[in-house]
Amino acid sequence: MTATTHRRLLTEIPGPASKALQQRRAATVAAGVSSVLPVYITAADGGLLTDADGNTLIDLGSGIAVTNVGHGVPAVVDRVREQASAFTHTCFMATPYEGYVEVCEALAELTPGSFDKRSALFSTGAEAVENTVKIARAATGRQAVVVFDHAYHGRTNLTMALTAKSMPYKHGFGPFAPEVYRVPGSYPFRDAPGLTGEQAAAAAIDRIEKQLGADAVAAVVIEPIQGEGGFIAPAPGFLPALSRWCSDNGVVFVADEVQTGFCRTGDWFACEDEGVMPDLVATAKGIAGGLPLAAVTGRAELLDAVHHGGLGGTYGGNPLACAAALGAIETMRTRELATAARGIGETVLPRLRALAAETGVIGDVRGRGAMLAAEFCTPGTTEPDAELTKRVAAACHAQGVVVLTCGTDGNVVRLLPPLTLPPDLLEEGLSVLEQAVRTEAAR
Ligand SMILES: Cc1ncc(COP(=O)(O)O)c(CNCCCC(=O)O)c1O
Repeated sequence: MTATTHRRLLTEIPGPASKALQQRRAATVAAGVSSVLPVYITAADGGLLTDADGNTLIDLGSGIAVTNVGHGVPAVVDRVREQASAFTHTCFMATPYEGYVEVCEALAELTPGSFDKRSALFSTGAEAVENTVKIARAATGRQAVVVFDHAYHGRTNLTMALTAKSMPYKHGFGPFAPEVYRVPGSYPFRDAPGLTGEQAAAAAIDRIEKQLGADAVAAVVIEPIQGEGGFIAPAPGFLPALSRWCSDNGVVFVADEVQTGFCRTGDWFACEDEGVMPDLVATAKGIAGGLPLAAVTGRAELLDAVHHGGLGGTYGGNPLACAAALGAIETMRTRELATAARGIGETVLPRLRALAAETGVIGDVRGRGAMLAAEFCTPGTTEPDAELTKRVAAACHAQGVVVLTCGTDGNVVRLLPPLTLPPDLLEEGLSVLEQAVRTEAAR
């Protein structure tokens, strides 16, 4: 079913059919599973979601940075349909198939670095990040893993240990995996004024060297732009300095590009912005147009240091997901979606900056490409305003615009539109957001 080409509100959001489904959910879905909008989707097309009451919503979340190519893309859907009619699963560890190999070939070509590469495929971002740590430990013989303030890497035991924020991700789920150490990163809006990326990196490196010693460290794991922690782009120079230190000290530099990857930030991968070539890169989300696929790609000598049979999983590189990925990657190439992402940023960032100047309640506007954010603060301060953030997001939802929030302090509205979102829908969604900020800031 194809949605219309504009936002259509037939009922309040959520409408009666969604409310009825919400009641059914309460009797059968674990309360620990949350949803931003209690709206049940029946169709999606391009950047529009159709709910059970026939409302169409503008999707500025892409299912948390997954449907970068948009919804219902023929190159994805047709390949999945064809693959499904051939076979849905054989388990690559039992009897392999070409699609897995093709995805690995594409990853070798597309990820930063011209060195000899290998990949291993999984199903979720957390699995990929977990496996970067396994690979780094196997390759170096070391155990310690260094992560950063505001980091998010997943919800498994090890990735919870890597993740910074306790509630809701870690609270009550310990103990967590050992040998994980956290250091400050680079948060320009909150760091000391004028602190350069190199200085922030030097401070982190000093902490690592003093508290651990470089020769104890297997890997440094970092998001090139921190996602759930608040869409925090580090100061220029931070990532290159960190990467240089890693290569000088035999430490594996792991880029967690689960949220930043696949054209989201205006490059195929966010590390490209400063020419950083990670030893290992974890990818997921945007890779396969909505099908569950994740990967570790990196230096062949690192991945091949793992003993035979040391990497795997039943569904890793599922054939439907691989077919979807090949369709999504084809779409990113033919529609030049990295360029499209930059265009979205060029449209949105000035509007958010003007809104910040007009209302005074947005302390920082930041991001790259189509990974954009507004951090809400008490005017004139860096004091987080999570309540206002919630109200702004709720006001957008009530108007049929899906926006997501994030941030260690819950005070960041993030924009993750599909990179194929038509300009008129972007404009409509942005106008709703602007009006929501004006109205809620005035309350
Ligand atoms: C950088 C980065 N690394 C790893 C992950 C984990 O990816 P999975 O596919 O959710 O396991 C993410 C997932 N981010 C969305 C989390 C949603 C939620 O669970 O509340 C990420 O952003």
